[in-house]
Amino acid sequence: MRYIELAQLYQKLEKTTMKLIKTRLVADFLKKVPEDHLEFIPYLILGDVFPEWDERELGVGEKLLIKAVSMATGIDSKEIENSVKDTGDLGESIALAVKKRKQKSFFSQPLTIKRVYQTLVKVAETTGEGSQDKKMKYLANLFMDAEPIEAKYIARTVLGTMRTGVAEGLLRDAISLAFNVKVELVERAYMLTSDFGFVAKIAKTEGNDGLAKVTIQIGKPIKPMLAQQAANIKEALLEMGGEAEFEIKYDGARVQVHKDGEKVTIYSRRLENVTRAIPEIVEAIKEALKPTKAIVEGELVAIGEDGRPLPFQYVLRRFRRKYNIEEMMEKIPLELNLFDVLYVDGVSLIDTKFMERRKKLEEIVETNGKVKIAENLITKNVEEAEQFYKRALEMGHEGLMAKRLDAVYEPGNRGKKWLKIKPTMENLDLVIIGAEWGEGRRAHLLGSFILGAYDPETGEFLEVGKVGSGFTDDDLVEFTKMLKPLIIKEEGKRVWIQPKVVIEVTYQEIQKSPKYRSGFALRFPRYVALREDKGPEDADTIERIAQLYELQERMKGKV
Ligand SMILES: Nc1ncnc2c1ncn2[C@@H]1O[C@H](COP(=O)(O)OP(=O)(O)OP(=O)(O)O)[C@@H](O)[C@H]1O
Repeated sequence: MRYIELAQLYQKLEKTTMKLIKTRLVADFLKKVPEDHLEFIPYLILGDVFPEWDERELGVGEKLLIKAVSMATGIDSKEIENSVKDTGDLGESIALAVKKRKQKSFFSQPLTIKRVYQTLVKVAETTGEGSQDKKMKYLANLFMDAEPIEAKYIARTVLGTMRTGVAEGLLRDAISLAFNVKVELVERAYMLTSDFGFVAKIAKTEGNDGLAKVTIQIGKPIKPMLAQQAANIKEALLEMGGEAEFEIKYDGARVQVHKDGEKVTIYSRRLENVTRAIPEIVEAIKEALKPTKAIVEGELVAIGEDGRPLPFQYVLRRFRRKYNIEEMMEKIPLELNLFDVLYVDGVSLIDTKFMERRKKLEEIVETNGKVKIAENLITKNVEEAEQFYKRALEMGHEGLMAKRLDAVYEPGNRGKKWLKIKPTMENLDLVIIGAEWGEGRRAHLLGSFILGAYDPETGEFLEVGKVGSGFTDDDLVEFTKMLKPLIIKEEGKRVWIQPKVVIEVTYQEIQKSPKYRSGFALRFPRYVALREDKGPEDADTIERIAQLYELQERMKGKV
């Protein structure tokens, strides 16, 4: 299948904001795609090459991409760079360069989707010495045969800047529409495998029956079950039906561990493969997990010199580290507190009740210095649970989790079977959708940021306020560097930014607001941390803000 057909799809998607039309366009395209393309096409449609949990990365920045285009077209890199000022977008500039191409290969072949995909895979798999040069040549080869419109979208795929507004929800609906299968089954299969390629293929070849049979697989991360916040212990117990398991809520980073014989893979909260960054935990897991094959979940916590937990950002520093990992292991020791088990030796435990999963967890784990099991208390008694809560806070933890004893595991769902109890209102994780340039000595820096909450229905990010406080000068330098390449449009001091970066903010209160389309506004938001562990679609949703508003009103009633 020709790549130009995919490029035309991207173009049509860009031209409409209507979710239904986009869904129909993607569905019609999926129908035409040959079966052997289905494993990777969904990722290309999303503007990626690999699923988020795949370790491979293209490792190509703007400079290298421009060099590749220059090599393919004979146009000077500087000229391409400079033309961005006129076009406002590197993808457009590259299309222009290809249009003006001075050399066209005599043997030029039209691009196929497969060739583009396979070349991008080669680019990602080329590492080590001399790899930059090889990557450039692979890409130049594509640009030599590309039509301008193809070049534009190859460039955007390489840079990860596709702006077609196709998110997970839309892709799910499109798969359902294309292959006439139930949307709930597509959703379920995706939540269990996090692999749209696999799901699309099953949908086409085996229909509803095939989708219904999909189960978890070692090596494919499962979307994590999430929690809502309860106002207090009493409310949590009531919601759980009078009895619950309370567990310490550790303040670290959630991980999902897949053990397959000697191979251990660890995924972060957003299902990125972080195995390499934490080798001591991999070893400790091998010792601690008795079954040959298992999938377990837990919270990875950094421990300070005094033995108390450090804030979760320390764990994220460990995840980011690529070199001198040994040194980091000493500086930031980690401890894994396991709290769930989803799979043991060929058997999925997703549909097993929580109390039985917990028993199983205790059976299969032999704790050691680095791998522990979350401390728990099963009770019907409010005072007893409150004592536990107090102790958890004194020990420096975030609070407690309450879990319904008879609840099955609900991948990707933020329901009421798990509730968190903590002393403060939940911070919000929101996406930066715009910004304003600073003033005076900070005129060259972005100074305040417009925050958006996610609307999974439309894939949009709706404004809920603007944050300018809580940033150090260094933070602003970093954010300006990070956000500048994501600027879509500027108007005076105001800039519009591609929704990619998630930050955590505190606030004094959530207010109802007719001013914003979201219906809510944050009073005095303040920056807390960059949430590198979350992608835009993991950000808090409008619905969640509405729930927190209700919770806030209930908490007010209690004081
Ligand atoms: N014992 C525990 N059981 C379950 N989750 C725990 C536990 N201890 C710590 N956690 C963490 O608490 C989170 C549950 O809260 P929530 O569902 O809101 O997740 P989140 O969106 O990652 O939010 P948060 O900002 O609280 O980490 C889990 O994702 C996990 O990282």
